[in-house]
Amino acid sequence: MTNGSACDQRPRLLVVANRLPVSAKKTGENSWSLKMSPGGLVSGLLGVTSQFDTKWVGWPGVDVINEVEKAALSKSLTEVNCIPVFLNEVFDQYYNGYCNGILCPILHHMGLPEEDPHDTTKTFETQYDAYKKANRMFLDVIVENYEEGDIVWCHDYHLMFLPKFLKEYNNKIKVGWFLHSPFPSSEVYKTLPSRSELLRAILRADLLGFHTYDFARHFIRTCTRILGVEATHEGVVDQGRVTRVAVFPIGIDPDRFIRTCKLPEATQQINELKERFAGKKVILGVDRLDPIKGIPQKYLAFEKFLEENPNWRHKVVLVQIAVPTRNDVPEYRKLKDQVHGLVGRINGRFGSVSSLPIHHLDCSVDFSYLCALYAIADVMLVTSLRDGMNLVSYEFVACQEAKKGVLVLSEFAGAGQSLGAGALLVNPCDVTEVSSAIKEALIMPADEREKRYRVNFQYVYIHSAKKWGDDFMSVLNDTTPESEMQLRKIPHELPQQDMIQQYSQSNNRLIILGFYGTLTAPMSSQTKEMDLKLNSELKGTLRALCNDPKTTVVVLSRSGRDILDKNFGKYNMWLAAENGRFLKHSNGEWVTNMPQNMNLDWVDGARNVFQYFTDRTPRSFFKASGTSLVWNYEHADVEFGRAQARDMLQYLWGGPISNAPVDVVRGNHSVEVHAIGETKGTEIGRVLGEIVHRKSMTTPFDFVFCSGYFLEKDEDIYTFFESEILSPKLSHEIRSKSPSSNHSLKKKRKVSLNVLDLKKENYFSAAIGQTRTKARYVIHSSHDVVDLLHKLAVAVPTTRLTDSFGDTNNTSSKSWINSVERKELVNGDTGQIDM
Ligand SMILES: O=P(O)(O)OC[C@H]1O[C@H](O[C@H]2O[C@H](CO)[C@@H](O)[C@H](O)[C@H]2O)[C@H](O)[C@@H](O)[C@@H]1O
Ligand SMILES: O=c1ccn([C@@H]2O[C@H](COP(=O)(O)OP(=O)(O)O)[C@@H](O)[C@H]2O)c(=O)[nH]1
Repeated sequence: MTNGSACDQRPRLLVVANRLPVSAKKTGENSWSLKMSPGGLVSGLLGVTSQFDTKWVGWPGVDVINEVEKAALSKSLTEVNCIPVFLNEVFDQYYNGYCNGILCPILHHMGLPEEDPHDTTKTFETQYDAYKKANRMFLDVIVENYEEGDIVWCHDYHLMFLPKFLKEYNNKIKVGWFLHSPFPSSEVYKTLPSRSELLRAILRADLLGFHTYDFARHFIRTCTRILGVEATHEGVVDQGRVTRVAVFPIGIDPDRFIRTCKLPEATQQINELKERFAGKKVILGVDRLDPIKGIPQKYLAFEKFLEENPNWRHKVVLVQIAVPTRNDVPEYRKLKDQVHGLVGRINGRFGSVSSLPIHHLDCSVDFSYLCALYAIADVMLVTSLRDGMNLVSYEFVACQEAKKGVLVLSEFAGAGQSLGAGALLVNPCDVTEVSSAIKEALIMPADEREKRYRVNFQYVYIHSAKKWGDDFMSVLNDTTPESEMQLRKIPHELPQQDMIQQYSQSNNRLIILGFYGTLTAPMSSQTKEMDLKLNSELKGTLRALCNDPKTTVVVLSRSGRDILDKNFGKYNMWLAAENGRFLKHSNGEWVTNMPQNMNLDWVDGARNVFQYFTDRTPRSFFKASGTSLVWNYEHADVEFGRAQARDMLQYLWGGPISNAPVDVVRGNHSVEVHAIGETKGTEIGRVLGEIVHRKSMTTPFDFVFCSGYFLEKDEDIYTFFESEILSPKLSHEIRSKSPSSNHSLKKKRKVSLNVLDLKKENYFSAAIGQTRTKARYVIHSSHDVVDLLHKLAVAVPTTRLTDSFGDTNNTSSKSWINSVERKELVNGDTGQIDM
């Protein structure tokens, strides 16, 4: 925490946490004393790497209103590289309210406290607002102090909005976020109002760190369940953006403890304590007086131990340092009373004039004394009901070189996973188990204590705070360029004005639209069984577009013929079912290009598997069309659906589709099996050829809009159009008369005409809601599609109804034929037939 020199060349790191490593106390007019802040977050961060020029941003532990005082305190803090965020009026609702009254209990599996119906000034909503506001205040201070290239590392649940705010301010800033608390099971997290907004806000970071694999797993599962995003081995993928999620168990600076234990001050304190507790075993507890720490459970277990082991009464003492914390939160105040009650009862039952079994201290102790306590303790008792890591257990191990005492450790603390091999792990809620563990620890033979200590010490020594910080920063460094790459690939939003203008100016337009997720009603209003239904808001718009003689509308869908007939039968448009295997004009008959001898032997067997899984996965459903089967579990429990999808694939590969000519596509929430090679890209050429032929079209399409919510595989449709821009290949044969002044020489001849006259300016492809796409642009949702199609429809109002084949006589067609014929005469080319 020493001040970096002006010419410091190390990269700058802004460490942002609610609490600064030092807390200020006013000592006089404009003068302040600084004292180290309590809590494991601060201890952990103090050990962090020196490879950065680190500045700390956080709350200084006091309210300061007066500007002169603010300036004086800021100046003192600058000397220790700290930058204050004065939270003043928002502090209570932000820190006591939202952070410690709402978020903290949820994260620690303690449930959402009830809202006080009588206090309308402090509701969930007002506290949430204050929370957001406080996060903005942190942002403002960062912005004031930010220098290009700074890395920002945000800490803990107090600052869940900060990654989002930082990225909105400057997307290039590398942002990491670390959670010092546990992350709960999704079932618990789900109860939090505003759960999604908070998740999305932290997902804006480049790297998210957790203490243990379990917390990271809970987080990822919560994101997939609540947000419906994808989980990969790297982390969470939302809209093509990857947020890395990784495990970084925090540690301490062990040397600092080892060193301190050997200093004269501590040695003296150790001797005094030994003398004070001579003839007795000492059990030590060091916790903030926080409901998560399980102090009442600890006392109940100790009471049971004394009850059941009268021979130990007066031979053992429990010293509990209960560091005051969050005194303005009602739950914490209640806890204090409860704990004092228990201490009184137990001391009353088992104490004597000369000896008390429990020494309970409502205060913090100085560092040297803490080390001395750790050093003389025979047993360290940690009974957290839930704890991010619990550094106290590490600190005890670091100070036990001489004594080699026993650590009794809650299995619900993060440390339970790292120090589990050397500690006696307990379920803190099981008073009997803890009481037995106390006894086991007190009577454990020296050689076993020695062995356990070695295991623990080695872990604590290697997994230091420095290693934690270095590991996090090194992954963060690697992560950001990756995320930037992903971001670079995100296409722009569809330029609607340009598109509408091109649309109005063009003479022969082609609109190709997917059905599912494009023209369907928004998900929330779909029934759970979900037969795909055209969004009713689109009906008028679609009719207007389809009836424009200059516009050809095609719905190209994986759906079967019956579904397209049902939804689009009455519009003047083209329907391409099963990805284009079947085609019809809405008022004509279906035709197919499906090979007659196509092998569909696999279909019945696959259908049985699909039925089997549908029956066993509530709210899933499947659709079968001639050449494909799709099982959809988007309305089912996502985790269960995914597990079922994995099983389903095994069944399919092991049975009906082994060696069958099929492709299997795993969608976001679906499994699809279809005849090989059938994608939108492979079929679109044939579909267009057929349409152009049946329309006897004589002018190329000079405007194309292609949009849908397509499977990755089907995005080859966009590639198809891109390659047509580069070198047009799709052509169509028409018969035309050779112009000749000599009437008798006029005869019909075949000419090959390009179907598409595409340039960068008149081709618009847009993926819906998917940012990892081959399309040029993105449209956010199917709502936006409704809006856009409506704008197109009103941009060129139609005046007459035509049939689908009614555009052959327009003037532009004539001019196109003429220009081609002219070219032909010059080149003497009779044209090729491609289709
Ligand atoms: O700042 P306070 O509100 O007074 O609380 C102190 C800290 O408590 C929590 O600490 C956690 O961080 C430790 C280090 O990662 C971890 O070992 C422990 O299990 C956690 O409870 C809180 O998460 C911090 O933000 C507070 O500063
Ligand atoms: O009087 C005390 C007793 C303990 N601690 C420190 O508080 C931290 C507690 O961290 P832990 O991870 O165990 O739990 P937290 O309080 O952060 O939830 C440890 O580093 C202790 O050294 C302190 O600052 N003052």
